[in-house]
Parts: sequence; C-alpha cells; structure tokens
Amino acid sequence: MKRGFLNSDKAKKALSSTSPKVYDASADKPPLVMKLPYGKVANAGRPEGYNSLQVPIMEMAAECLDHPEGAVLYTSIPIRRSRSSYDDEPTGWSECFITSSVKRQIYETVGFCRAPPQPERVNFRVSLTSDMGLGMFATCSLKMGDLILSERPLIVSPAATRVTFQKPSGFTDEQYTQAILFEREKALEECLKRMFPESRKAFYALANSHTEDGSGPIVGRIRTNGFTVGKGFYDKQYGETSGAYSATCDKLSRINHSCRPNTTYTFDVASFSFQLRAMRDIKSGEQLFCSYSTVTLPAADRKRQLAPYGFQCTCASCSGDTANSDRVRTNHIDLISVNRAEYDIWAGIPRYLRNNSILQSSLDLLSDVENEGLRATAFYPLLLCTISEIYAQLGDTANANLYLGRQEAWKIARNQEPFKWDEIIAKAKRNFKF
Ligand SMILES: C[S@@+](CC[C@H](N)C(=O)[O-])C[C@H]1O[C@@H](n2cnc3c(N)ncnc32)[C@H](O)[C@@H]1O
Repeated sequence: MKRGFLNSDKAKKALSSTSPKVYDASADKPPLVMKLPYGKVANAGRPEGYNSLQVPIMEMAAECLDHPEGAVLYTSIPIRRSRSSYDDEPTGWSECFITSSVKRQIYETVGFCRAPPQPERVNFRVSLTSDMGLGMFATCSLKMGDLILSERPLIVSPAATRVTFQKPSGFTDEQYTQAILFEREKALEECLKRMFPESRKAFYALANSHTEDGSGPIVGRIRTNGFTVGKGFYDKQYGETSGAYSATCDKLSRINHSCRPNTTYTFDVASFSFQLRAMRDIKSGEQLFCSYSTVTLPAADRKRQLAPYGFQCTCASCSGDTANSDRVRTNHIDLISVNRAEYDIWAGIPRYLRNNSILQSSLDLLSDVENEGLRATAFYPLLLCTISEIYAQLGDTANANLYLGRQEAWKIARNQEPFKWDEIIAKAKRNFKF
C-alpha cells in the first residue's frame, strides 16, 4: 500500500463518497487499547510538535470481502451506489469504520442485509426533559416486549481506542494519549465526509460530554452517544470486550440513563439495526430509560462507569440507602438460583405436606429484582419461570400463564432464548443446606 496516497491529488479525485476505503494506520498493529481521559484535562488537544500520521486510503469495490487482512475499512451498510439518495433507504445508512474481518462477519450473517423490523406505529417522541437535556418519551402505553424503535446507526467504529503507533520519543503518557485521540478523530472524519448531509447534521446535533478532554467533535459525540454492539461481530485479536464496536444513532442516542431502566436494546446484525423494546409495561408520557452502566454492579462502581458522561445518576438505587440495592444486584444470581433450588425441593414434597411460603418468598424476590431494574438480566426469566410453575402446582392456571407470558415477552425483548440454568441450579443445590 502506498504511503501518503491520501494526500495526493490523484487520491482526492479517486475518492468518491460511496465506495469502501481501506485505511492502514500501521503495518504492525499491536493489539493494545488505551483508557481515555474525561472531564477537564490540562493541555488537551494535539500535542505541540506532534507530526500526524500520513495514512494511506485505497478505494475498493463495495461488495469486496477480500480486503487485505488487518486493513481497516470505511464502508456503508447497506451498500450505497453513487446515485443513491438519502430517501432511498428509509431506515438509513450506517457509515462504518471496521476491520476487514468484521466486514466479513457482518456480511456472512444469515439474513444480512434484511430490512429492520418496524413498530406498527410511532410510539415515542424526543423532547426536552427538565434536567437531562433531550430524552425519549412514550406517546402511548406499551406492554413488556413491545418494539419502540428500530434504527440503523449513523456511525459504527471500534468501541475501544486502539493503539496503532508507538509513543513518539520524548512524549509523556498524557501527550501520547492526546496524539492517539487526535489520530482517532482524523480517521473518523472520513466517515462523516461519506454521510449524507442530513445524517451529518443529525450527528453533529447530538450531545457531547467530552469537550475538554482532547476528544474532537466526532470522538466526543461517539463517546457520549455510542452503544456497544455486544454480539455478532468483534475483532478477535483484541478479544470480545476490547474488540467490540460502538454504534451511534440519531434517535436512540437521545435516550437517557437510569440504573432502573424501563427499556432494553439489542443489535440485530442481519438488519444492521438496534431494536429498543419495553422491558416492563410503560404508561403514555413516561420517559424511556436504558442503562449506560452494568446494572449488576454496586452503586459506587456504576458511578465510576457513568463519570465520563458528566452526570450523576439520581435514581432511587443510587441516591437512597444503597446497601440493600447493592445486595440484591450483586447477589441476584445466587438469590434466584437458590430460590429455584428451594422450589425444586418443594415441588418434590407430597402436596399434603407442603406449605405455600415458597410463593410469597418468590414474589418478594421478584419485587426486589424488578425494583432494581434487573429485568434484562439472564436470570430474571428463571424467576418468572419458577413463579409460573409454583402457580401451576397450586392449580392457579391464570397466574401460571401470566408469568409464562412474561417469560415469552422477555425472549422477544432480549431477542434470545433464556440461558441454560441447569448447571448453576445444581451448584446452588449442592451449596444450599436444607
Ligand atoms: C446519550 S446522551 C442522551 C441524550 C441527551 N440527554 C441529549 O440531550 O441529547 C447522554 C447524555 O445525556 C445526559 N444524561 C443521560 N442520562 C442522564 C441522567 N440520568 N441524569 C442526567 N443527565 C443524563 C448526560 O448529559 C449524558 O452525557
């Protein structure tokens, strides 16, 4: 690949806005990622005396899956033809900065690139909140599992900041970090150039909580608004976490955070879109929330995860007495699996010898788990299943079906079958003294 190709007149002429382009920041990329600063950083911005990398960009056919191994590509999903207009793709295009291996993983996904599923009607609006900037609000009542929004991201790029060049001699770690941020911004500018003006405008209208840490306007907005695409594709050489991707949307990125979220989102690679669904019944007019942090962590750890977004969560689990909330969150797997083990034993006792306290203790646990906003976790459906089975054993078919229905709604909302719990329950039974 020719170094300096990007800056030549020939290259500028050759780069149309639609075909995929290959970016090669370094011939040998060490699989390292860097922790980025946030808040107010002294000497933020391009370090003095830093000579920016001259990165070659080459043009390739959009359909090509045979790019050089390790190359990073600019590509549009779905494929954009030179005569495509913004309105040709009602669910939009995503401008992607992805490796050749990730492009292959995406294109080889069964069903790619089908149209995203759409809700039957518009059921949310974006409007101003009193204390969180813009937010999303339900415009009708929603049931658990209902599809609220299906949206293709505006931009997709690596979630972690990959270190693609060695520290320049004489640079401090802080200057090195700033140089990496500068290069990341420069690399992403090509994605913005490729966007339709409507999408570019929507991207720059998004909130930015990284204006003083050296993040440029693109990196800052991605850090503020990007959702990690947890499954479906990642760069294996960096591992599942550091190799993950971040996707920023026009509408979905307006959703605010709560540690007790009422929605959940999943990413469907086949339609290359996010689906936002109700995680509980929601009243018309209620604000919609998702969680930006790991809900199963204690309050102090969640606060650390949220700090880069520039706000402190004021939900009841963060601002009240956090001890009980932390206990339920961090122990919810044990609590739910022990409950299941207790149920299994109870169900094996002859009916005339049983008492029914298992029902009340299970409902109490459900109430704790739901209050803490843990409905999207993998063990929540086990608790629903246990309660449904208790009701079935007690001959209460209506309630048995109600909880079974909620388990079905969970499957839809999370777009997955419940986890296989058997081994964990067996372990709980071994550890539990009856
Ligand atoms: C992804 S954006 C959400 C949309 C944003 N409110 C807007 O006006 O575009 C993330 C930013 O929203 C704000 N935010 C989100 N959740 C919040 C909360 N629970 N409390 C206060 N601010 C919040 C923070 O400024 C955060 O950096």
